[in-house]
Amino acid sequence: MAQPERFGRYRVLRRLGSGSFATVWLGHDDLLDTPVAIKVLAENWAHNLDIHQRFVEEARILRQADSEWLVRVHDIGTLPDDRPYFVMTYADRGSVADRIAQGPLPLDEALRLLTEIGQGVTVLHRHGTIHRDIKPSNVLLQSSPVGERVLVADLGFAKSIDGASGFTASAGTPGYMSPEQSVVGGDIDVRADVYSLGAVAYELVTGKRPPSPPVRVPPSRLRPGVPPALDELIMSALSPNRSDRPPDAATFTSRIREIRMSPDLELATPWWQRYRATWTRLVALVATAVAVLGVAPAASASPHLPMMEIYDASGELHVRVPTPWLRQMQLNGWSPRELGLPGGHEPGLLVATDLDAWSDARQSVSGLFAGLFVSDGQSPDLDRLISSGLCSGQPQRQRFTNAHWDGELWQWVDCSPDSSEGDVFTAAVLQHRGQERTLYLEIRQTEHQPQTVAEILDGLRLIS
Ligand SMILES: Nc1ncnc2c1ncn2[C@@H]1O[C@H](COP(=O)(O)OP(=O)(O)OP(=O)(O)O)[C@@H](O)[C@H]1O
Repeated sequence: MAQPERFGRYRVLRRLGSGSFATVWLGHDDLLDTPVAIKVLAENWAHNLDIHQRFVEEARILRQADSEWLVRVHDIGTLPDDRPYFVMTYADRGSVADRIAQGPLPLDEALRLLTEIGQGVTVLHRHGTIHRDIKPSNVLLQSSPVGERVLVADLGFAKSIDGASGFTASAGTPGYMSPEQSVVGGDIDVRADVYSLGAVAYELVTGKRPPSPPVRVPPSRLRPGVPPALDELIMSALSPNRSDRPPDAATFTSRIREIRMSPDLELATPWWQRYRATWTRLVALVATAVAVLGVAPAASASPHLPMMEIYDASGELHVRVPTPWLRQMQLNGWSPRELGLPGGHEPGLLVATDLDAWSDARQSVSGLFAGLFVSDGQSPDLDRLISSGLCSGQPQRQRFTNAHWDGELWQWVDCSPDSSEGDVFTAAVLQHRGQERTLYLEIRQTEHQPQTVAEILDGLRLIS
């Protein structure tokens, strides 16, 4: 199909892709000055009344459900040749299928995505709708001020719960489709979507689509370290007998949430292991000289970076961070046990210009990690926590005190990978003055900006 200039008042920029029944275009709403995605019924289906109705029904469901976890529909229209189109949120970060194709996902990331997908499907179930085609390519990703958000999309096969039994043509995608969906005329209920959630979970965790039912190989056999509770949940969702599955998306999602918050999770959390790898490679360093950061050499005349306050998933830990570092984030907490400290899952966040680069000591990157732990009033020794071979030379050490925190900073002003120079690595252990909480902080900068470190320290808050 040649690229049209406009659909109604929306200017067409480029084609995003085509599915079985429609083509989706990236457009621009010049009046509201915002990008939009426009889904247009394919010409070859234009005269099929059933498909035509289903297309409009998809737009109606999305409009009525009107949820932050679903693609939102803003407008609907008809082209001069009578084909319908609808205008929806533009998901600028591709789909979960694209994400899986890039390689195995850290477990923490997989569980975050699953929680959000589950929330989207829960909204549909509460709206009285069964999606019937949940799969990674139908889950889109959109940038948001705190990272990204999942948008469940493509309700082309969706059915109202009331009308889902009887003579319904089979619909769905092999691998993700419940056994009952492959029976033409078989009755289905919300547990068909629970099966698909199980299949998506299986793929997110193992990188492999589950085989046809009955699935016999649990995810932990393909990915060691999957917590038993997650294994059990996924296998129960994939039960051929739907009465053995969680009863609906809400139950499935709350179980995923519990697993995500479980203190055992860090044992199987590759993002953290990957992140941790940066400084577990570091060798013990004994610092003798105490220097004052304020007189560190190479103070740069670089322009002041704009800052933005963000907070972790629990809402407790608030940090002001340079906005250019907010390109990628992990806000779901961390495990102090990785540092040999007490505690289970604790508030923590990681932001960086590139998270993969953050976990690779050879790459230059700007970013920040902040993680809380319970300190019983004792501030642990920074020497014990940080062992560094990443940076050559001695760190400058400084006591840090303000109205909220008290502790120690270490800073290496020449901590550059081979390929670059000017990188600065700062670490801190800060005891909260009001609560028995300690913060472990790492800051990596590609150029030395003492002002930025000072502003970050100044903006650290605990909100209980
Ligand atoms: N709101 C959106 N924002 C950005 N891209 C979108 C949006 N909706 C759909 N797309 C993309 O447009 C393409 C076509 O989507 P569509 O929903 O028509 O079909 P599909 O899901 O690829 O296939 P099928 O409907 O046959 O399962 C896909 O690549 C999809 O990722």
